[in-house]
Amino acid sequence: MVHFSVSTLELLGGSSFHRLLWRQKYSKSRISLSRTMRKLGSSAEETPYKKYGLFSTPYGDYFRFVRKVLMTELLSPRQIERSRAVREEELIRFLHSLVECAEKKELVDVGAELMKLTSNALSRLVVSARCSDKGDEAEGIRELVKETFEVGSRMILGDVFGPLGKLVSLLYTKQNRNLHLKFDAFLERMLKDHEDQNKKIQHEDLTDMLLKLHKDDKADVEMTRSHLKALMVDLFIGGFGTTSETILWTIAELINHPNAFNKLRQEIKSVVGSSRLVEESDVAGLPYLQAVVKEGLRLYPPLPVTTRSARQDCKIQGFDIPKASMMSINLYAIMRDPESWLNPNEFWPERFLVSTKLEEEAVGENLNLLTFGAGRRACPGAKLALTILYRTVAAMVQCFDWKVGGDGEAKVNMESEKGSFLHMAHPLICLPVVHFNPFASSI
Ligand code: HEM
Repeated sequence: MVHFSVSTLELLGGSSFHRLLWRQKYSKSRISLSRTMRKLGSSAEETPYKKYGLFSTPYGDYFRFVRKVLMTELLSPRQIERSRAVREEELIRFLHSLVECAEKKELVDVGAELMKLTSNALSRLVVSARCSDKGDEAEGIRELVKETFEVGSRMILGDVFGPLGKLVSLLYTKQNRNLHLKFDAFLERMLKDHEDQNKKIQHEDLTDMLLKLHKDDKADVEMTRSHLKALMVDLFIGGFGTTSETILWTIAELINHPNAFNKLRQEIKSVVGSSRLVEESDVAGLPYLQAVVKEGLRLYPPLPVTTRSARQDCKIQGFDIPKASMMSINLYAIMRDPESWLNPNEFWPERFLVSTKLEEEAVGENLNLLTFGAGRRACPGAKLALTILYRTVAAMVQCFDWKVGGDGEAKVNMESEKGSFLHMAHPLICLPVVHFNPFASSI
């Protein structure tokens, strides 16, 4: 453990720290932790939404209400099922464009294509508009999310490094405010489109659902327009880059491990056959696919660090933690801790095919796999993200071989960028070679 400042602690690794997060969910732990991103929270005061966003809202009535709305409505299994057709269309577009590149022998920036896929799928879910091509209604949102990540990254560093961080944060306050104003203009346009009865939105999307809450006099908490916008921002920020980045790292590891790649392809072939594209409903019968995706999530958590603050004085792992101390929890280190994982830095999906005692204890949830966080502040988008992750990885392996470097035999450089988010340092540029063309008769 490293003590950075009076109010900020960093828990490096902490092999048993994950138990604390889980205990909050499964028992009435006397230790009460809340998540606050103090710098983001304080700069959020200057934004149009103050602190209504879930990321910066402290534990309390509003948090519980919004969390319930997300888990039981907006991101519920029923809603995920209802949006299956949107994901299907976007995956087909993605595969079409890859098949075209393969036929023209054009190199592909895999990360950029994945970002288009996941951001379009999510943007359509939230506002029924695509965002990646010129002329798309939600064009511009991806740039806003990217900028927010860049600014947020510096703000979070600000939290960890105490006074020096305060200086860093100050430098970016103006940029942060401008960013939120740009976001506001976009969200206002989307809300107006949804309220305009003449603009026909085909299916009920998450913005329609939020607007219903806004108009509901009997809702437990009054949802103002600012509350709605804050939640829309959370959905965009939470979902855009995280999902695509995880697929990218997983595919890169598969390219570097041809045995695992071929084993997965073989599993898909034995379950799906050779005449149709893998579907979301196939995933339950593909245990190796599930293990591969979990291994990608373990090694490359896109948000490697999360934060909590102590709601009262407490003791953690023998250390006295004063009330209001900010703690950063290093999910990355926990998931590579040699005390919990055999050969922790190795890509070895088979580890997830062996059930461990810890898994049994957690009733099917792997205690050590913390990519989506844990406890009452765990990621509410995990189920949606996993649905996209499984299907996309499966389709990329079923349909293409991925050639890297001039001779097509090079290994992917797995170096990561320095910063608060786990990005690949070098773009993954590949030549896709068609193995199975799902559009063979329609192209
Ligand atoms: C691979 C994809 C994703 C990863 C790895 C991921 C990871 C995380 C992590 C680590 C947290 C913090 C958890 C904690 O502190 O315990 C979080 C929170 C959150 N995520 Fe995700 N996420 C992903 C996808 C999504 C998606 C698709 C959405 C929504 C569409 C989403 C929305 C959120 C929100 C709103 C929170 C804040 C929850 C709270 O404070 O209570 N995430 N996510």
